[in-house]
Amino acid sequence: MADFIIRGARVLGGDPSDLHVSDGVLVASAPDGAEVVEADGLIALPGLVDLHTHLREPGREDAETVESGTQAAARGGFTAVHAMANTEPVADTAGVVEQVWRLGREAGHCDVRPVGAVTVGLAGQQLAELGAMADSAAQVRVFSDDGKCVSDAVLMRRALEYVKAFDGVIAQHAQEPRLTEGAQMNEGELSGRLGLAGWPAVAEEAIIARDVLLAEHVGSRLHVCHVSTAGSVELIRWAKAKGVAVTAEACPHHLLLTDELAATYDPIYKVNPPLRTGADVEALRAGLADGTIDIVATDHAPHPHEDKDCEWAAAAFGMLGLETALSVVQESMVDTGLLDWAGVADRMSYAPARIGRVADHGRPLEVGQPAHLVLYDPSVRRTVDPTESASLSRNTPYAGLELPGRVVATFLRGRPTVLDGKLQ
Ligand SMILES: NC(=O)N[C@@H](CC(=O)O)C(=O)O
Ligand SMILES: [Zn+2]
Ligand SMILES: [Zn+2]
Repeated sequence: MADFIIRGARVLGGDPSDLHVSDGVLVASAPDGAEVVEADGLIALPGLVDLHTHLREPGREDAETVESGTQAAARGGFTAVHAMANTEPVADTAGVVEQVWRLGREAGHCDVRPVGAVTVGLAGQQLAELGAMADSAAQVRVFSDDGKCVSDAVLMRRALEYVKAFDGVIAQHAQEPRLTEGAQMNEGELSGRLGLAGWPAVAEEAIIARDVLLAEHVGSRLHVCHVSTAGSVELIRWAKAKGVAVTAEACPHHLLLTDELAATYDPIYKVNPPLRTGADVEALRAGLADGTIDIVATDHAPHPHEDKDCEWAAAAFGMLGLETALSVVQESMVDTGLLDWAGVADRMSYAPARIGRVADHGRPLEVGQPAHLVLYDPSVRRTVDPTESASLSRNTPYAGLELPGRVVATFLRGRPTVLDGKLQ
């Protein structure tokens, strides 16, 4: 395995120093002959960890594969991603999660931790084999019916109880189904004007309120996916103050974009939960800054062009996120003064690894730790070009938009997966 001296990197945005890498680990001094990587002016962060990625394999390899999705992850600075269970077949058995885990190992661009479905076929009727998925080679710790809400309170309670045995967590897609039938965009004055059916904030908040109470009742861990409203932030703040073991994520698009984009009727902006108001964006940013929202997760949701290039109501929900996440976080959180780079390391590496119980990721950049890291240039600006993406899909909402920053290099266990901005 190659050895590296990463010269003059600003670790977590601090003063320039050298990082030495040997045999996949950070060491005090790399052996003679180590390759020098000039990192003048670059920020070094621990390898990013995504708790919410859709890789689409098995079943929708036209939209993304484990290979292409993990290439996009590496290009975004990620060294580990959690692959959501809403594949075809659904990842609701030890067999499917092991298949996804193995594909990730073979691809080798970043570590893949499969998420297991909570219910068989995401149908919300009976619990999937959670224990078998936990005990499998994939060592599943995060369970989610993402794409659908575990809306049955009894099933949700049982799932929360069940995962306690192996320190698992239920990641809830908080969407009250009856309140969101046919929903297309954020419910408000604008949805009325545009004639698009509304997805009210209360449909998210009602499930979060119920679930934090359930998590408290059974003493289990709850994680809330893609929090999108100011009211949800308030509920999570309240639950944490009470000592409930709840964690939460915000997605880059909810930190930057608002529902006003729906006025274009361009389905590139159609996502679940929907883009919300400017006041919601402000509340999410404040919640992420003060730790009420624990992490940023991408909800990278690739869709082929035929599922997006159609009228709004017929289009699929979801947008790409892996390759632009760090830039959007810089724009919305760092350049606004809300979070420093140490805070970014926490929200995008340490905390997601902790929630997902990924033992060898999300570690500080210290001697003896695995060499998972990203070198990032915050000083450049670039216009997002979807054709440059490693993803098989092109549905980025940032196309043509200028964003700050660029991932220069990503190291996975001391091996560059990206160098000079290029996949290795
Ligand atoms: N976020 C989305 O709009 N879509 C996701 C599902 C989900 O995250 O709920 C997808 O799988 O496409
Ligand atoms: Zn979801
Ligand atoms: Zn999702």
